[in-house]
Amino acid sequence: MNALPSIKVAVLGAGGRMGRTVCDAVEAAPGLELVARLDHDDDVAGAAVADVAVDFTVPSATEANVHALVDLGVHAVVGTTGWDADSLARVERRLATQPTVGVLVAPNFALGAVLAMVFAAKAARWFESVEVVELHHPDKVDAPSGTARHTAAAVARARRDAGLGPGPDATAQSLDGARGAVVDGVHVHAVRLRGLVAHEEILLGNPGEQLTIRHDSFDRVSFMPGVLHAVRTLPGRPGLTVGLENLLDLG
Ligand SMILES: NC(=O)C1=CN([C@@H]2O[C@H](COP(=O)(O)OP(=O)(O)OC[C@H]3O[C@@H](n4cnc5c(N)ncnc54)[C@H](O)[C@@H]3O)[C@@H](O)[C@H]2O)C=CC1
Ligand SMILES: O=C(O)C1=N[C@H](C(=O)O)C[C@H](O)C1
Repeated sequence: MNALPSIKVAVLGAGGRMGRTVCDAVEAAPGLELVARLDHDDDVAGAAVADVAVDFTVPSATEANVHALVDLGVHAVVGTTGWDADSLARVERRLATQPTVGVLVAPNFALGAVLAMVFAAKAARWFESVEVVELHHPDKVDAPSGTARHTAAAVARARRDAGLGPGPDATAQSLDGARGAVVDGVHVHAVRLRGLVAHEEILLGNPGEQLTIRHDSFDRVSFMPGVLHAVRTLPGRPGLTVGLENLLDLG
């Protein structure tokens, strides 16, 4: 009996912290074959030999990479942050020219981080106050994190759907930044500290009680099961998907 052909994988940003970890994970994964390691000075066309490309590059480069991958007919699993509604809409339009190609943009591939966000969105309508704190290593170039933005957006959506307004806040006088950034009405605070990897807390408050949902990535291997699951799933899922939660059958 013939074994199924392996899925050929290219990694963009292969020299970076996440890219190196992804290359190791793909090489160790049954049914996957690492066929290209590309970084800053390489032409994205080098990914044409792959079925799926994984992009962990920089916010300023990822959208152009994804457009090039779509044009090559290569599925794209994208972990790089920096996406917004406009850049996602541009990719969706590009995908219309390649109806069999799939793109997943996911700000976090750690299963626990995705679940923390889903749980927070479920809980959000039952609390007066919700704020998000993200804590990362100080080499991170963007703030707040893509995960915190995605979490805040999901929390805000859940509160809007439940007819809730903004959380209570009597602040009338403050230093710039003291209340964090505001994403869809939800306050998001970013900590950068040597020794950290990637951490997030969603704080939910009611009179007399607090629920804290916390996730910690202590090592970049935490992202690998989600990345490998996406690489295996995406070839059967054309079009644009935003968020790994959509590939986890969470009901
Ligand atoms: N979705 C997720 O689960 C996770 C997402 N991230 C995100 O992934 C991105 C990368 O993070 P790190 O690996 O920590 O960064 P890093 O700075 O260690 O690596 C980025 C790599 O991309 C390369 N690069 C820059 N421009 C490029 C281009 N045009 N084409 C190909 N390669 C290019 C750089 O030379 C570098 O090797 C960040 O946006 C980060 O927020 C990080 C961890 C988990
Ligand atoms: O830069 C990082 O390290 C991380 N980036 C992603 C984000 O911005 O959410 C995911 C994770 O938090 C690690």
